[in-house]
Order: sequence, then structure tokens, then C-alpha cells
Amino acid sequence: MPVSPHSGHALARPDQPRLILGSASPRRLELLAQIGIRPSDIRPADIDETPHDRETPRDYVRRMAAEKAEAVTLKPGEVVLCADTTVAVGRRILGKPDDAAEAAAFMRLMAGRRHRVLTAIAIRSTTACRVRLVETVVRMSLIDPAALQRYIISEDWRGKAGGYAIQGPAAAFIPWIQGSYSAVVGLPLAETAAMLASAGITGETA
Ligand SMILES: Cc1cn([C@H]2C[C@H](O)[C@@H](COP(=O)(O)OP(=O)(O)OP(=O)(O)O)O2)c(=O)[nH]c1=O
Repeated sequence: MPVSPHSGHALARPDQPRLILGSASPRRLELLAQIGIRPSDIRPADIDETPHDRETPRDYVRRMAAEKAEAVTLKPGEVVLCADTTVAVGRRILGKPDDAAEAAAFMRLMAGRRHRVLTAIAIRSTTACRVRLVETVVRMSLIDPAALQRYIISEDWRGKAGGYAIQGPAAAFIPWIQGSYSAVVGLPLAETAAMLASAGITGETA
């Protein structure tokens, strides 16, 4: 395998399609690195993330991932990976909070009950697009008002679906999950590795 003289990392294999990460999320790049995959390029997709009227959370998150993938311009031999993560409380979609008040309202809604974290991944080449949805159930404990205030002041909720990050201080409020931890963080690694492998892309380690 060719090795970059500068980084010492393995370069993209010449026999594989070139992987483009269609995401601005540093978490998704780190998660891919965890399974030994380094994209050849990063091309974030900027789309309108407004849910349609009466759209279910599952339909919404699948549509978001597919639209992100469609929005990325591809050259022959390139494959793009996009994902979308959203929190669902019943049929209600909780996106990224606009401000501290909305983040606190989301946390109060989730505290003491279960919610679903839905992550869809979309893999598109110039000829085909495949989408897969991964659903994880997350239980949040009751949160006392002082702890909630400290969390909101931490700003950790910014840019996170539902207004929390399981990989950050909000982990103190999450005693139990059922499903995929990496999907909650933003990219379900087992499913991503399997889909990339079927597109001809394998990592250095998995
Ligand atoms: C629930 C949860 C979400 N998140 C993050 C993952 C996603 O980055 C974000 C949801 O927003 P997304 O719209 O899925 O992604 P993004 O806008 O950050 O990046 P891009 O569209 O360019 O790929 O919330 C966590 O980091 N931890 C969590 O526990």
C-alpha cells in the first residue's frame, strides 16, 4: 500500500473508488478514521433541513441523508458518503436547537423518558444511491434544574440534534441505550463499513 511521505498514513488505494465525505461534521471524519477509512476529499452538502408537513422522523432522516448525497457533485470513480442524525420524541422531530432556550426545552422534554436517535447514511456513486437507517433508543434520566443550567451554559448542545451529545458531558444524563453508540454520535460504524465494502471501499484496519 502506498504511504504518504509526509503523514506516514496510507493513501487511498488506487484500485478502489475515491471516497468523498459529504459532511462538515468533524465527528463523522473521526468516526470514519476509527475504522481506518480516510476520505480522499470532504465536500459538505448544504441543504434545507426543514421537515415536510406531517413527515415522520424516519422518512425525514432518510430524505435528509439522500438529499445531502444528491447535492454533492461527483466525478466518475467517486463515491460520496453522507449522513443525517435526528432525535425523535414520539412523532416529534428535534433538530439542532436554535438557541439556549430551545436546547433547555428539548432537554426537559427528553428527561426521565426514552427517545429515539435516528441516523441515516447515504452512499451514492454516479450511477446509484443507497440509504440505510439505524435506530437507537436512548434513555435520559431526570435532570435537576441546576444540572440542566450548567449543561446549557457549557454550550455543548450547539450543533447537536436534540441539543445534546452522548460523547460529551450529557453522558452523565444517559444511563442506558439500546442500539448503536456510533450512530448516536453521527455515523453507525458497522453499517457504514458494510455499505462501503459493498461499494468497493475498505479501510486500512477493518
Ligand atoms: C444526538 C447526538 C447528535 N450529535 C450530532 C451529530 C451530528 O453532527 C449532529 C446532527 O446534525 P446533522 O444534520 O446530522 O449533521 P451536521 O449538520 O453536524 O453535519 P453534516 O450535515 O455536514 O454531515 O448532531 C452528536 O454529536 N452526538 C449526539 O449524541
